[in-house]
Amino acid sequence: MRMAGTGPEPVQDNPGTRRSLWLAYALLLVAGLGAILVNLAQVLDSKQLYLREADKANANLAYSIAQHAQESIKEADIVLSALVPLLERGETSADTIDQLLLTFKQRSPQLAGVFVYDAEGRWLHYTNPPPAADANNSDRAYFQHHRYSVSRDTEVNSPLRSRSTGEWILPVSRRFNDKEGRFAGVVLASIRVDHFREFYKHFDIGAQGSILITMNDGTIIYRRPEDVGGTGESMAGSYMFQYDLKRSPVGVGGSISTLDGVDRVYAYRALDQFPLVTAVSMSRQEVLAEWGRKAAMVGSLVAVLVLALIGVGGGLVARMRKRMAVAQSIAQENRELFHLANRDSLTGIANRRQFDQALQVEFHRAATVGSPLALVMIDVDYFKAYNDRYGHQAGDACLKAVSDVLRRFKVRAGDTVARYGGEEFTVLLPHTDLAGARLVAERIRQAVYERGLTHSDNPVGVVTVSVGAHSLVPNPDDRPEQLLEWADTALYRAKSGGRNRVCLLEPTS
Ligand SMILES: Nc1nc2c(ncn2[C@@H]2O[C@H](COP(=O)(O)OP(=O)(O)OP(=O)(O)O)[C@@H](O)[C@H]2O)c(=O)[nH]1
Repeated sequence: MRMAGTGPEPVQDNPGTRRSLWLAYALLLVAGLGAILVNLAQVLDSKQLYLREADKANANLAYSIAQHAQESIKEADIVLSALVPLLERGETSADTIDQLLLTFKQRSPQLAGVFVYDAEGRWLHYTNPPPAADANNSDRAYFQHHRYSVSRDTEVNSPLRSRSTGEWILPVSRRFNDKEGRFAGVVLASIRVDHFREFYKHFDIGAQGSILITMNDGTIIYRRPEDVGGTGESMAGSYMFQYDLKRSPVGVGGSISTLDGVDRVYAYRALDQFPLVTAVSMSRQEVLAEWGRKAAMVGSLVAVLVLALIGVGGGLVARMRKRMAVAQSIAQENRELFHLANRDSLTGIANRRQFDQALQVEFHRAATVGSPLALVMIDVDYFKAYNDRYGHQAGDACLKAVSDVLRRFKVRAGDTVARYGGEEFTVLLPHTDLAGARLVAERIRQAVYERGLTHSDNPVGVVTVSVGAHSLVPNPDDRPEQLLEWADTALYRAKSGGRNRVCLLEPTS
């Protein structure tokens, strides 16, 4: 049997509301994470942009200093090309050649000097006086090369200290022959290493950047800055010489310098016509300094936005939760009120008020669909005597026991069991005809009897009930009270018929 009316549904069990809350949390999480990820992607992208820009700037500068070096060597070579035929023909006077050498030197300020050595290395002609009367340059590498190589090509050798001025020079030289084609000596135009220093100082490469020109074996001609890697030192062990140049004569790269330990991005270029390499680099830290500042700024802005999002969103969700909690407690109060208003406080089953409502509803439903509605009325026998003998509290316990019997008496969903008043109970049975009502009534009477509650003033020795029942198919004009009256009359007959029995009123019409 159903206890009539179960009251409002609890809010917390509403899966839709719980889903909305989870959705709100998920949206907050996705929005926050999304903002962070998009920002991260942009920040990383802009880092690559800064590095690419640095590569471009380095490559352009490496190209331009390579051009400069090439032009400087070519200019020296023009001097050599002019001198070699004159020396080989042997028709020009020594004075004229001396004069020519001076003119060449004056016209090309990058030249430290111009020199002619004979087949033994002795100084024949020179723009700068020899360090000693018997000066001899046959020990120089360029001299050795020309003496043993028949090639008449221009030779650029590793930088060395000038014997005439003591400064660092880059030797550019050629061999000349005698009329029989034998080695007759060497012409040398030496380029001042300072020439490169003066040119390179104009470029802005940051505080830790570097500009470099080397021989292709890694011997440094000039490096800016000059704190490490001086002229003549080798950087053959650097990443650029070990790997980059072996792969390609032109390129960009990044590595930690073997000279000063600074992490740099660089561009390099091997010269087309001479065995030289130029390279320009910038410190990675300096290249990325501005990016770092911007990234930190954008990052903090995003952090503030995400925090605001979490703050506002979290606040909204918290308000949602609060509202749900309020709704929940209201629902709880409603349930309690419903309970108070509709439940009998002693037995916990439906009270008279709820029974009356159920009767109205079921009566009209039965009238509408034309189905039978039965009412069973139960009254405890000799209950006054029970109270008198065992006391009022025992009487209450007896009523609870009877209601327990009725409560456990499952008949059908939709039935209503109620305390009608005092020691009187009712059971309303929709869709139940007279035969069904009789069956239920008899079972109830039997169950109470079998419960076996001692009652000395009852002739059978235990608590019993008298039951009156009636069933009808209501007409739309009938009143619910009629069913009550008939059931009550039947109950009266059961009482007057000797109690502990069931009585039904047969339909009068
Ligand atoms: N303990 C207790 N007694 C109640 C309660 N409600 C009604 N009563 C008592 O139930 C008794 C009903 O007595 P009567 O109407 O004379 O009927 P009866 O003694 O049962 O006799 P019959 O019904 O004719 O068998 C009265 O003494 C009421 O005081 C209740 O909630 N608790």
